[in-house]
Amino acid sequence: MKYAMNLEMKGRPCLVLGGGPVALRKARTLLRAEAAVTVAAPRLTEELADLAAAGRLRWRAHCYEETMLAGMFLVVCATDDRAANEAAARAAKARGVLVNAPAQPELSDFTVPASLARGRLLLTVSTDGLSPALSRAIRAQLETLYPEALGDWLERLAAVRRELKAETGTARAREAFWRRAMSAEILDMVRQGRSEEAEERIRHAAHLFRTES
Ligand SMILES: C[C@@]1(CC(=O)O)C2=NC(=C\c3[nH]c(c(CCC(=O)O)c3CC(=O)O)Cc3[nH]c(c(CC(=O)O)c3CCC(=O)O)/C=C3\N/C(=C\2)[C@@H](CCC(=O)O)[C@]3(C)CC(=O)O)/[C@H]1CCC(=O)O
Ligand SMILES: NC(=O)c1ccc[n+]([C@@H]2O[C@H](COP(=O)([O-])OP(=O)(O)OC[C@H]3O[C@@H](n4cnc5c(N)ncnc54)[C@H](O)[C@@H]3O)[C@@H](O)[C@H]2O)c1
Repeated sequence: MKYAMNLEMKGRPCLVLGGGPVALRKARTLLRAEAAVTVAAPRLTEELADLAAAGRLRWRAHCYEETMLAGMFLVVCATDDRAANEAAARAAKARGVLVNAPAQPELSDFTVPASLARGRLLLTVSTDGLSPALSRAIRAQLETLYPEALGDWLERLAAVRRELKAETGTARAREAFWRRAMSAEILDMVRQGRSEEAEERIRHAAHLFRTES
């Protein structure tokens, strides 16, 4: 069993080796987390070339060299050259650089889950490497269960939470309030696109909580 973490990646230098579809997938999620991405490969898929042209990532049009690891926080070894992936993973470990090797999990320090972002809500699925296809299928189901509106709902909740935290009660009382307030009914309302109504309900309950405590 792996240990799930949500790492702060903003501005962190990351090296992606390879320019194919797998490198693209890993580069995309790193960019979503605002990492500083360099892709090293003699050739890029069209989507990666577009990201380089738009200045979203840096492209080094060379095969892997050890000097590329200098200053990197992590490296993704996603070339189709197993020996190059292995050499990069070994050199990275010696330097304390984290390794993800999508096609050679035995070289990896971590795996990348399937993921779905709704604003700052991040849903992730992992099968401990046993079936990436299952991770993908569950992620696709989550897409239908949790619509875009969840991102906006999270921001609304965060505002109420900040207010309550600043004004009212003890941590224990707030915990009890939120466990009661976050009902399946409220979540269903949000999923039906009724976020404003759901917020009114939560705010009404918060008002009662304030006057009681
Ligand atoms: C989730 C996702 C995230 C992403 O890549 O961003 C991801 N793989 C995805 C898709 C996918 N990958 C593969 C298929 C073909 C069907 C199949 O094999 O199942 C499909 C499905 C498809 O594309 O349709 C082939 C495959 N994958 C790995 C190997 C090597 C091996 O197993 O030895 C092989 C070759 C096996 C062979 O030789 O046959 C290994 C890994 N792939 C992982 C992640 C990590 C474990 C995740 C977990 O614990 O579940 C891990 C360990 C390493 C890593 O990549 O970090 C992304 C879905 C994104 C999405 O759509 O949401
Ligand atoms: N984890 C997964 O989800 C998954 C899924 C399918 C395939 N794979 C495996 O992952 C690997 C990459 O998959 P892909 O479809 O992106 O491959 P691909 O063949 O489309 O791309 C390989 C890329 O690596 C580059 N490259 C080759 N040697 C290099 C080197 N020494 N330094 C830097 N770049 C180099 C090539 O220019 C090319 O851009 C393959 O071995 C594939 O079998 C993994």
